[in-house]
Amino acid sequence: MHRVLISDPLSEDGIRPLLEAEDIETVMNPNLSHEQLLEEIGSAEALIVRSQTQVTREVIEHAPHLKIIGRAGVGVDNIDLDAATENGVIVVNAPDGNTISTAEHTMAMLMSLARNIPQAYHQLQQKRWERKKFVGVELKDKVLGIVGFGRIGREVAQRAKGHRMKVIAFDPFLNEEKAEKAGVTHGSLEEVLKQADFLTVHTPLIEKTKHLINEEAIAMMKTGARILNCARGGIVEENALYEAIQSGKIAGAALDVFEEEPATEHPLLSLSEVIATPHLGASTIEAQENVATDVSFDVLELLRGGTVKNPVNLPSVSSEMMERLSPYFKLSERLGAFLSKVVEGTLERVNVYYSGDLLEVDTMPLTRIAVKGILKRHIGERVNDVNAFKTASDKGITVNEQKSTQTKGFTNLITVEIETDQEKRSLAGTLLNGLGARIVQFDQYSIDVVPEGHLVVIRHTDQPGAIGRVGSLLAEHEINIATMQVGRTNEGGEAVMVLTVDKPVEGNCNDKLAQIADIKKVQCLTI
Ligand SMILES: NC(=O)C1=CN([C@@H]2O[C@H](COP(=O)(O)OP(=O)(O)OC[C@H]3O[C@@H](n4cnc5c(N)ncnc54)[C@H](O)[C@@H]3O)[C@@H](O)[C@H]2O)C=CC1
Ligand SMILES: O=C(O)CCC(=O)C(=O)O
Repeated sequence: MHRVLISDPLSEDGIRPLLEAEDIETVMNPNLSHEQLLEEIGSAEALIVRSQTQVTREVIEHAPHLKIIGRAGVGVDNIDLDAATENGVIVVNAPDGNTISTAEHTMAMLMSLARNIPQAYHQLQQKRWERKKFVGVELKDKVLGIVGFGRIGREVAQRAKGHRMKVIAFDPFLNEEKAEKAGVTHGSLEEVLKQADFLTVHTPLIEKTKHLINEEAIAMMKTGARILNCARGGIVEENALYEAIQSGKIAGAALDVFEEEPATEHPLLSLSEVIATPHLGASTIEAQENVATDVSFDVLELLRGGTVKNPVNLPSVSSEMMERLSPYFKLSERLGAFLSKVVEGTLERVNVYYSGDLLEVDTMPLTRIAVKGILKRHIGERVNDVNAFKTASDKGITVNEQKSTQTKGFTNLITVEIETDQEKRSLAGTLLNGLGARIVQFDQYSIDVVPEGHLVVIRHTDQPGAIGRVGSLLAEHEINIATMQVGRTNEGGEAVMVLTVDKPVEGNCNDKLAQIADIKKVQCLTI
């Protein structure tokens, strides 16, 4: 039974896949204190949050069984991603489910700001019929400056164009051609700031965007311009905005988000030019159901050994690519596991070569899995797909991936090579059509071994009788040989035997094998 902890309010319809799963115990508790969260997380394999729960390093380090953190929404700034990655915890989000709701909320804020709707309503509630005080501005022909032209920024642009606004956008990934296709003008940040009558930000909150709209940026804007932030508190510097409104440089602001939330006492809320909502961008029935469903499916998939759709701390792989790569997952891990168990010395470098059909695909996920297979010998289950590269780099191991045209006659070939301070060893495997995975090369020896189960790897001198003596000794210990492969460089020279056996070769038997004449080294492994 997998335990899933949900520590923020989530749509019950959205998490139905979890609630109905027989192998999942779902604990919903949106009112946990920090101490309670530290306690509850101890037995959870998955944690699902919205934006309230702060998933800090402390929380992650209190969660020895945690495999996945699901963010039912877009922004992951409430999750310590480094700590998650270091601890091998995958973080997933729901990037698409609340796009429309947030874009619609931005438009609602834009129109309310232009027409002073919240302020006028507030006066009416006070029984004041004020008309002169609330003269607004039209949106038509005004310039909307968009900073961050991602999912939400684009949706906002479409809607603003419906109001016949002129849209100018800045995003590091936007160019003239893409802007033209979207029907907007492409500008630098400075151009956007200078031209905007309304400026709206739709970037994530990251180091580069923290206080992006600061005193200096605001100084470039038109006097009387208005600013909206429905993305993250901190993208617009709050003190600078306060001063700019006080001085009359900025005519008004619409804020859905604040640097510190909840923000009921914020000085900006005392200004009549500021309208605000308590982080409601994604708060619609539809968005909440969408994001909860999306993370629930990813959590279920991962806990059941599958792959996730929206990883944040792993590069995402398209489903088409995943289909091409997934048959090689086991082979990559087992090549790594096999080699790590026979190599001697301190690991320094891992090289993975791909050829044949694998020349055309992004093989990085396979390299990551091979590295995981190698490191598991020393680190155990703490290493996984998420932290394999980071763990290798922390341990000073260089990982290198290369494409090679040398197929050695196979339609696909993966060669894992390990360099230590003492030796360099390699193992190559392939997927044979209809027959599954095979190890086809071990160092310089050609072999044909199914990479699974209990294996005995024997280095010996190619002499008559060596194979027979090994077979007899194993029989004496009631160990049945399933397959045996022998490779040699030349007659009478260095040779290798790889046996698959029905039970592990241990202790006494292992010692006796090593004492057989012409046998140089015996290594027993299970993969
Ligand atoms: N108020 C609310 O309830 C919600 C807020 N959000 C927030 O909205 C923001 C945007 O969300 P999406 O559009 O879904 O994300 P997205 O990832 O689709 O788009 C973000 C865009 O920002 C751009 N960007 C990054 N750094 C930039 C910079 N320095 N200058 C200009 N552009 C930059 C990226 O290239 C990307 O195109 C996120 O911060 C998210 O947390 C999202 C949903 C709900
Ligand atoms: O309602 C929420 O959970 C906040 C949504 C949000 O800010 C996001 O998805 O980034």
